[in-house]
Amino acid sequence: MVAVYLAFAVVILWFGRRWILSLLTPRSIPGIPAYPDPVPVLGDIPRLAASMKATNGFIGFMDKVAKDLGPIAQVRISFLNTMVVVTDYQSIDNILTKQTQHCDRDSHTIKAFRTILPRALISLPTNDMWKHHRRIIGTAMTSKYLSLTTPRANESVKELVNLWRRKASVCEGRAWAAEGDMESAALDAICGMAFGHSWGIIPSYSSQLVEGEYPTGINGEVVFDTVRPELAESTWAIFNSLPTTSSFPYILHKIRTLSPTYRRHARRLDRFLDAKLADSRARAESVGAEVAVDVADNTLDLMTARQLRGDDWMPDDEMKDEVFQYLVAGTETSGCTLAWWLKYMTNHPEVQRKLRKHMLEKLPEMQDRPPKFEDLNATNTPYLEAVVHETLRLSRTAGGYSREVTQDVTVLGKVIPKGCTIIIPTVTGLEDRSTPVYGPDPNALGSDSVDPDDIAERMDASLEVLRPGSAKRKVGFWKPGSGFNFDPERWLNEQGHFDINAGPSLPFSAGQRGCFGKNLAMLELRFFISQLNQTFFFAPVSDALNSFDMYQTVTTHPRQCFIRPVSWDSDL
Ligand code: HEM
Repeated sequence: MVAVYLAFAVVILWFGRRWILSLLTPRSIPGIPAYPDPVPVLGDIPRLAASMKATNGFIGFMDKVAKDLGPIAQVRISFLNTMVVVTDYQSIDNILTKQTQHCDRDSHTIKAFRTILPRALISLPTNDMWKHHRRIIGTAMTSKYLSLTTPRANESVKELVNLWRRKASVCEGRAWAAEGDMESAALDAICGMAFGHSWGIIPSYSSQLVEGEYPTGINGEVVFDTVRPELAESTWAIFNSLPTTSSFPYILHKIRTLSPTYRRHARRLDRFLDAKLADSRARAESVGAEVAVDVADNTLDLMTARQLRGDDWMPDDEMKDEVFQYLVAGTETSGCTLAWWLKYMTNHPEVQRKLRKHMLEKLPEMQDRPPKFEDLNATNTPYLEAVVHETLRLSRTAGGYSREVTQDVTVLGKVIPKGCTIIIPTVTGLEDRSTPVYGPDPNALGSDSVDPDDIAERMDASLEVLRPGSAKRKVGFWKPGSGFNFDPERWLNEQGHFDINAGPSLPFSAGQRGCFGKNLAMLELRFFISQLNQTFFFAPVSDALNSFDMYQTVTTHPRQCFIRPVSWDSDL
């Protein structure tokens, strides 16, 4: 019997040898500098793992590859498609906005998100179903609908302000960790926009606060032990089960779903969404489809009203996925960006003062009422816009994104064949690889792996392709060496007007598969930042609580986000 199995295995190996070899040694693209060189087959994997660890994970590693090898580089790792790292701004813009027939959402991202959102935009290739969904929910990102949902964002800001006032009085000048509050406030706001009311996470934290002593952490910070309400807890449990870093997302997720805890959380959310859908449908039926479409002030109401009108039908399961996608795609991203903003403010008192003065001058009404949708934009409040864009640029909430090459495509004069994955690290917004004065870093990736002279030569060769006859670049360059500084002024021209094309930054990606929720995210950021800034001065925190180290989940988080908010007239 053993002999039969052995013979069978030999036959499989013989006929499958090409396939096995292709898994071990992904294809090499001629003319594009490569790391690691030679291709890592199994024996090189520990070396590769060490490089990734040293560079703070996958995106940090891709940043390093770009830094060493220039605006186009390839990474070949056994069992993965050949990855082409592109960090030339003009080419990125071209890939995302013009080469959409050649480059689509990559299959790894689709497989990972499909585990928790089987039929939502983020986990669909650009097919008819994606277009249908996009047409239906796209309306929710228009100014009309965003303006109707603005009161929900304002409610969440107000609740956060109340919570922080109470925490500040408990802390008496000591700091506390704020990212959890920020993400919860973002989730409250996004729930309001997705299905009409917040989950009240922040009010629940407020109600749990009691007068008296709270424990102190090792660096003198106050530690609050508030717990999340059940629905929020279930949402986080599902977020955290997202297998983004696994090579076998489906299997890993299937194993997770076997746990009774996971199933309890999934059932709770499903029951909630069913109930919301039924409420929404009853509301639409009671006023009639036409009126319902017109008065919808959240995405679920909008979808059910359009379904009732009969022009845009979507099955219930797909509607539930789309609404839950708001929570998955919109919470950690917005919360984490706002957490970075808190850090920048804590370290830049001059920016806080300038922003407050700017808002008082441009919108004195804010003293008496919360801002309206049309109050906050690049024309009315340019310095606020600059602070928001600078936060998005520097925080790199999305460390990068990718595209799968579906038809051969030419980038910087090199043909990238079908089947490869293009990786776009957002480091381009910090250190533009196509800046003519940019030079190679001889210490990068370790002297044993890449010869600095070789790097210089390869970079020059890559840039050579860029220069002659290349289309005029539509965005400017950041001043060399300034990319890592927090400096909102870089977005303003001499007249003080906001200039979106001042320099490279693509926090939301671009093109048809760029961030669907960009307008909603911008609304949230403008409303949270302007109102928190008007209410609080974020006083400096001790060095022990002020590290700028980061870690990555789906987004890039600060390891420490501690705040000491005080009122503007405080003498702290
Ligand atoms: C600061 C906040 C946010 C950032 C930095 C951000 C960033 C991104 C990025 C980089 C992508 C990938 C684009 C690509 O692959 O080219 C994306 C996709 C997406 N985002 Fe956001 N996002 C944010 C907030 C939101 C919010 C509030 C929503 C709520 C609806 C949202 C919904 C989505 C969806 C649905 C997709 C997938 C679109 C598609 O595949 O067609 N995002 N986002």
